[in-house]
Amino acid sequence: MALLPNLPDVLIIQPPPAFISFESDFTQKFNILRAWESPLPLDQFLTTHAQSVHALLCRAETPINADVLRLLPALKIVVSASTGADQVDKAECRRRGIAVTNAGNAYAEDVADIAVGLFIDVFRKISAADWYVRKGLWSSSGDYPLGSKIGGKRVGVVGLGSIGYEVAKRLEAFGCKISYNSRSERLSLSYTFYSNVSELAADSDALVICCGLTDQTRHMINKEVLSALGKDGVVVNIGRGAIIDEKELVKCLVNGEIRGAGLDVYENEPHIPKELVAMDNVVLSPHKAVYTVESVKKGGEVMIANLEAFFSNKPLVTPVIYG
Ligand SMILES: O=CC(=O)O
Repeated sequence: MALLPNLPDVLIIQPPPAFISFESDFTQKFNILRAWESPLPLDQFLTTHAQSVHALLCRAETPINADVLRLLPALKIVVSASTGADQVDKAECRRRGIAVTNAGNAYAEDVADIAVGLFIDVFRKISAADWYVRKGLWSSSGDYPLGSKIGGKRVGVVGLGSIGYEVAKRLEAFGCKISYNSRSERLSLSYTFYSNVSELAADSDALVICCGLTDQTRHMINKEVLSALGKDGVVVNIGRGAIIDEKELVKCLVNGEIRGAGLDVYENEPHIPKELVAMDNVVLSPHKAVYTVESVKKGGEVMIANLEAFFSNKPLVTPVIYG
């Protein structure tokens, strides 16, 4: 494809999901270098464009690790399409003075809606009831087992950032009692703060994982936390799969040591442990909680705003690292 001379280059390594209308929105403003369309192997493609690429746009599934960064010596900004920018080697970006931006709050309300949906689904057995009806068990097996009331549930929100706060507001309206664990206490809010996630779990009927994946949060929801949550407890995860020790989660579910789980994210996506797929007290979603027609549009606007700010030397809109 002929390069447009007057538009700044923006590199994309993996194709954006088909539902992102990135063609006209992005291509009017930037010259998109599409690594995935090139016949060259990735490292050769990157080497070819090494001197012209100052900006890279990436999605959550594209690791921007030290090997990729090394091939891009002129890189000055990584624009992540996702809220969590854990796919980017931030330490290396800091060292090189490369700015990193994320999607800011673009998806917060929509992902919170799904967290609440998963929460209600597990306690009230909506998906399980759907299976039951579709399998024709209603007429043959009699009454369906009772679910458990939403109002009055003690909810431990893990990570009270913009997503966690939207989850808390929604579940408060259902009559739930909200507590949370976060990097720091939010003194302006009346929710009870727990600095220790096991103590939060011990005082909760459900944990809703809303934090980002960092060295500190990797496998933070481990055997000890799940045991503290107990056999009536539910885990909802819309953060990142690796925040939970998935092997331990599977064991706890198989052994009936927790009640159930609602999961949008997994440790080794798109692979899901077969035990999870077989259990009707587990509700599964394919890492799509953030996406709605509206949030995708908003996310695109945030990415474009960050790129425009970068190319016109203005302050970035949603910086994670200033560069
Ligand atoms: O998982 C999606 C995101 O972080 O936006």
